[in-house]
Amino acid sequence: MISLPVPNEYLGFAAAAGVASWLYLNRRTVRGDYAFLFYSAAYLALYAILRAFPLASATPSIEAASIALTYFTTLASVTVGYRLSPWHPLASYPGPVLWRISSVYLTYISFMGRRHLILDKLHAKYGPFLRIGPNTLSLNTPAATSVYLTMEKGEAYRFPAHDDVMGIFFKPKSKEVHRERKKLWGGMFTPNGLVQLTPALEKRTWELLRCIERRQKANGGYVNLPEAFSHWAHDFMELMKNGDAEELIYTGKLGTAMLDSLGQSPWVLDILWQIPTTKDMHQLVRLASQMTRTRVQAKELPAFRDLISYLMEGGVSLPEMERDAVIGIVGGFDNPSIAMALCCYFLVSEPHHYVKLRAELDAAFPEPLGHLAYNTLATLPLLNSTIHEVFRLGSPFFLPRVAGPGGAKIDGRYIPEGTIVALAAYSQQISPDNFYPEPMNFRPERWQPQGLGPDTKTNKAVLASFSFGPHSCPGKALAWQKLRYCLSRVVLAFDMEFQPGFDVQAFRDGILNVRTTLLEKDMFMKVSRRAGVDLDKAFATLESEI
Ligand code: HEM
Repeated sequence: MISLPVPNEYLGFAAAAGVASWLYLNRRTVRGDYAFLFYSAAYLALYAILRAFPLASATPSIEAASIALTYFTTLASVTVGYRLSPWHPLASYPGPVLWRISSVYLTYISFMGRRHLILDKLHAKYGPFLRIGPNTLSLNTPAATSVYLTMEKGEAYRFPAHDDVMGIFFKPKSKEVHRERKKLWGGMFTPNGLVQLTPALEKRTWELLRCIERRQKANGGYVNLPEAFSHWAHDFMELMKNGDAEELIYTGKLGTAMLDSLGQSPWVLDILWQIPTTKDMHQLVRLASQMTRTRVQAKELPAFRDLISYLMEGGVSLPEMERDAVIGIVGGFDNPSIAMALCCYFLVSEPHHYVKLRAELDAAFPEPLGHLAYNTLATLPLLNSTIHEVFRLGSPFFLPRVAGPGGAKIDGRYIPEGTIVALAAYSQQISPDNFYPEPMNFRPERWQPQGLGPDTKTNKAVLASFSFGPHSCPGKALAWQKLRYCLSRVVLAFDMEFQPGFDVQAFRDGILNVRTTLLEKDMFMKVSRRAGVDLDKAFATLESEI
């Protein structure tokens, strides 16, 4: 017979406490760091009691460990049992067994960057309603876009710090507070606000052309375009001139990736936030704070109204501006630079698209280095279809929301209150039901009225690149403006080809998404001035205007 280090009745009590804890914790949200502290303190208290009043059968540390083990084993068993049981509210939704047990699996898959591909395969196997966590569903149906109109952000968007600072994008205190803040941001994206931003965009884009040539020369005739675009987009940090020795962009991306993946298991993020593992996230937050303070204290104001101008006018406090700046940096600059890189990738992968786009631009702007009118850019069919198609293939976002009181119905299926749901955006954006023919291929013409022939399907309503509803991207108009302008400038000025040996498919396979897009492979290109284009003259004019 095995002799237990602790009498049966104590272990029975520990097991009962495990069941009671499950009853309390089930469907309640508890911060991971608080839970960690609570359990650590409880364990120490138990140990102290056992030292003071020994049970006499083993050492106090073994006795305490046995009681704690019994407690946690019971809690874990009941939790897992319930999650796998037919009584769980999501029991009728299919999905892989491991994923039902713990959200840690989804966290891991998210962090690896191929979540969208894995979910697509799982949807093909299990159908459009897929259980991917104890309490999470992925929905692969056009009707799921409605989730973003009616449901709110949940714990995945909670900022892990212990403060009451409201920041746009993060889980808001209330819908009203979020609406107010979004109104302030909106000022920057009105037609008048956008006009103010154009001189900086144009100047920076000319500098980009120069930067591409300079780097190409310094690098043996090839330039890593995604990096140049990234420095262009973030150039308020002077990266085109000085490079990014401090790896600010990497830090921003890693911070975003951590928020995205750990956000699927917020209790883990709560704990990791307190230890150095998340130093990249902290660094991003520090950088945003530093930049905001410098801007707020600056004696010389910028020549145009920037985000901080609108927030200050709206009476937003300094800590809240600092938090908004995190999103301004990551959302505002990271996404457009990736979109630019992907535009060039797809256009050069099948160069006839590049030729056709240039022909369209030439017809609209006979002087290739002359002024590019934004109104005209907005009407060019191929330019706009190219960007749409890049968004379709290059923005596989996973944006969770939480079903509110009373739950929701999607395609006739009931989603219980409190369930976390997300549209399977990538699957929808490559589904032949929505985009046909050749859903996996870059075919900009599908966005035009004649499409790709009589059988064309282009379901614009499922393109989720900027999301939908109250939390959709407020910067959409600015993003489009940047992309139209920069892409046109680049195509009008340069011929491009990949470095020999560039593996087109491997590059595409290495497009990862963790809310931010990461490129596993570099994309070195040879960029040459187009015949007859006098860039030196344009650069000289630029110098004289500075
Ligand atoms: C290609 C460019 C861009 C893409 C694809 C993009 C995409 C998105 C998406 C999908 C969301 C929703 C995120 C979620 O629900 O988790 C979002 C939110 C947001 N974006 Fe963008 N974005 C772009 C550019 C910009 C720009 C230029 C700005 C501003 C300078 C910006 C600012 C924001 C903000 C503040 C939010 C949070 C909105 C809220 O919480 O209500 N984005 N963006």
